[in-house]
Amino acid sequence: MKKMIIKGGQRLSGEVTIGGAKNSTVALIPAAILADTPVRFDSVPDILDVHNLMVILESMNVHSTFKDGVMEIDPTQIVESPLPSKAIKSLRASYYFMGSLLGKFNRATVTFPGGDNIGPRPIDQHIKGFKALGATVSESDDTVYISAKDRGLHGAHIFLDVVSVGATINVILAAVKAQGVTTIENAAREPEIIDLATFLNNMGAKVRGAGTDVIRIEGVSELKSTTTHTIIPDRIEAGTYLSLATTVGDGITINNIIPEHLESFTSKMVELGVPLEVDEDKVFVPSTHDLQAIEVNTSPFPGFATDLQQPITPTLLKANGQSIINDHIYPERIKHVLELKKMGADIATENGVIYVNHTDKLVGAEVEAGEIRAGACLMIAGFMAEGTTVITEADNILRGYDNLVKKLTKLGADVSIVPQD
Ligand SMILES: CC(=O)N[C@H]1[C@@H](OP(=O)(O)OP(=O)(O)OC[C@H]2O[C@@H](n3ccc(=O)[nH]c3=O)[C@H](O)[C@@H]2O)O[C@H](CO)[C@@H](O)[C@@H]1O
Ligand SMILES: C=C(OP(=O)(O)O)C(=O)O
Repeated sequence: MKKMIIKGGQRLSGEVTIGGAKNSTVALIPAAILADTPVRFDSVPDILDVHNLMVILESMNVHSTFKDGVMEIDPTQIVESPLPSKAIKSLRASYYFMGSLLGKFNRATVTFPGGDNIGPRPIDQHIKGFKALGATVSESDDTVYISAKDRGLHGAHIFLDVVSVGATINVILAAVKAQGVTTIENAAREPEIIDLATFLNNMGAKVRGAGTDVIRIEGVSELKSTTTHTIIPDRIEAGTYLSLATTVGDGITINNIIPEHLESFTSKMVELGVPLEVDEDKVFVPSTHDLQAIEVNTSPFPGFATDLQQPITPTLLKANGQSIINDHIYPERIKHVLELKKMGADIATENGVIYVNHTDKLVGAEVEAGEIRAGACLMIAGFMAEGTTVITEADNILRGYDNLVKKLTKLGADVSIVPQD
């Protein structure tokens, strides 16, 4: 494990460029094994999740290289083999190998995934989807066994009981080469799902309706890549830098964004009173003052993302009055609250609601990044605070923030990552 050391109190300025979306990348890499040719991605973020996915690929004799944002994956010599449980447990998205291995071999054996500790994260809807496609599913010893070896996978009509990014993607991965037509109703509409469909369709898949709540997949027998797939920008990383810029920025430009993906977030920033200057693919955040308290309710896309609930919290500490956050997707996602209190924040939770009061001053402290976005929130608080903040368990942050120290240092931050004793 590593820890992050921040010397707070400096004002930051300049430009930062957003990397490829973590939540696209972690679906695209497992999807690559469905291809009958090598595949190539660019704008791949340099994050721990990517390195762990490469370890999982290698265990199946799928060689990959990653340099300067370009990743090449050759799945043509893939063999079925047990997946390394340490790497599987290191991230949530390892569950996409359930769908992609099922689509490839009509069989998948995958240990339950890890990922952020943000409250219960069932996968019943994924399993419901696999079963509807004709697979049998059993669980024992922390492992899920999925098989359609006898009769293969066939198209099906699947209504998801909850809007789930993971279940939507897993069903697409399993159905893309199945016999016949699959329809997913009440599908998640996140931009990362469109990105995955674009990648698959460019290889010959027939996935229609991604980005709406009804997705139709007509199975095809082969998938051949002929182009490089450029991964969409990470809207969560962008939102995190927006909050950083609002709290400690003296003028920061955030490049490589898709404004439409950030609308639920930027509209809240405008409500707070941040005079954002949004351009075609960038946003400028001037030095801001006189913010007003707001209410934030998380919901599936295009609603306010749960992954930005914690990163926006430091901005709410600057606002006049009491802001309220309701995380309807993960009501137990409150790991940042106690840690922020250690830094002097006036913040509390009651019955799953987070109350954020105006706080004049934060002070540096030793705090723990219980999960990725709690860590991002504490990092911003560390820059706002007087003195030094030490964030332990910082690997959780590095799971999903591309070239973090380099980007922050370029903005003028005093930050380093060192081994944790
Ligand atoms: C790798 C990735 O893309 N991770 C994102 C993905 O996680 P993930 O795909 O795991 O999240 P889901 O969209 O599946 O979860 C949404 C809600 O549905 C519930 N649920 C989900 C599946 C299921 O079978 N049964 C069930 O009840 C969950 O507990 C949660 O309350 O979407 C989350 C919600 O936007 C984000 O916070 C994560 O960053
Ligand atoms: C919850 C998150 O990630 P994961 O689903 O990969 O744990 C996140 O990115 O905020």
